[in-house]
Amino acid sequence: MSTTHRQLPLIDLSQLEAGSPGDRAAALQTLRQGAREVGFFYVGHHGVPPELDAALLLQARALFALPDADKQAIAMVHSPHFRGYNQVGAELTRGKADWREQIDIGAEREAVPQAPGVPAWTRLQGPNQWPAALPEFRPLVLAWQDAVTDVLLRLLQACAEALGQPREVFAPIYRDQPYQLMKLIRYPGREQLENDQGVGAHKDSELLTLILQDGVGGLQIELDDGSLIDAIPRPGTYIVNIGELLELASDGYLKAAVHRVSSPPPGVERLSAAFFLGARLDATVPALTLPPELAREASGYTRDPHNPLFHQVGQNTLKGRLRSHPDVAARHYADLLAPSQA
Ligand SMILES: O=C(O)CCC(=O)C(=O)O
Ligand SMILES: [Fe+2]
Repeated sequence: MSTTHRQLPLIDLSQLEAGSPGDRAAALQTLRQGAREVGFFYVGHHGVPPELDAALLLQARALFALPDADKQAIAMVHSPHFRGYNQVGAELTRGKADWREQIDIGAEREAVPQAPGVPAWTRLQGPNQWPAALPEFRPLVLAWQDAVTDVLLRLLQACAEALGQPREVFAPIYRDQPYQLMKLIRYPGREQLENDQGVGAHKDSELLTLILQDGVGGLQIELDDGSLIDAIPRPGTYIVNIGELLELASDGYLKAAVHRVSSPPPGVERLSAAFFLGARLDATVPALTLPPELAREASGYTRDPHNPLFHQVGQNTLKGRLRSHPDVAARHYADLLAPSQA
């Protein structure tokens, strides 16, 4: 039976992990239902100190306040690994410009040497671009990335349990080298009559996404009936949502929901940090065998000819990055885009 949702469900991570058996079972049921019917939920009592979140948003504010030349020095177009700064309007969602500026930061790893026959998605791995003027930015961002990776890996184990699987069922596809990507984002205010696309309607491609937002709001989630729920800010919580790889693994039992952000009004800005946890780029997403009572309710994952899903993680990830950043694609992936490729 589906429930009518007017707000996102709240998962208490401490109950989920260390509550009494009854409380644990209740939290797991909320997770199963929230991840299935809405695809988004709040996560409270996650254990990350509020000071770390606040410090991250302060660094984000400092970054966006830098002179334009400093931001352009680390523009994403310089990076074959899709890391760095994008000014307002540079990123596309479903072909339309998003009204946000942002920096993309991934796991800090060495680039993979390229040679004929090495898959193109190996170019996603590599170093980040860091703002020279902000010495505290890098250590703080990497500390926050570690802290929220831990939260998401714990939630992933709980998702496995909610799917009737061993808690470690996903470990082989993320172990040692999960794909990690975060974006620090600033949505400037604007008149919304004509176009309020902060970021356009989309699904996230990875396993799980975690969002830290300030108090402004604007994130909206589409339900199956087409109505929208506002993810109103709830201090002390993160928002977590299911990505396409989990929808794929569960044959559509868990739902990667469509979501968007509307621009704040003129004179207001919104800051957020979105962290995407994926699987190893060289992994293949397993098709899980669900217990019969869950399998009956798995509707199959969404097959969209404009957004084909690949079980091979690197291929799936590169597809999304090329579509969102045509300037990076043209400069660093022209070999893939050339018609003579066929
Ligand atoms: O800023 C937000 O709240 C969400 C951003 C988002 O959905 C994304 O970058 O994929
Ligand atoms: Fe998203």
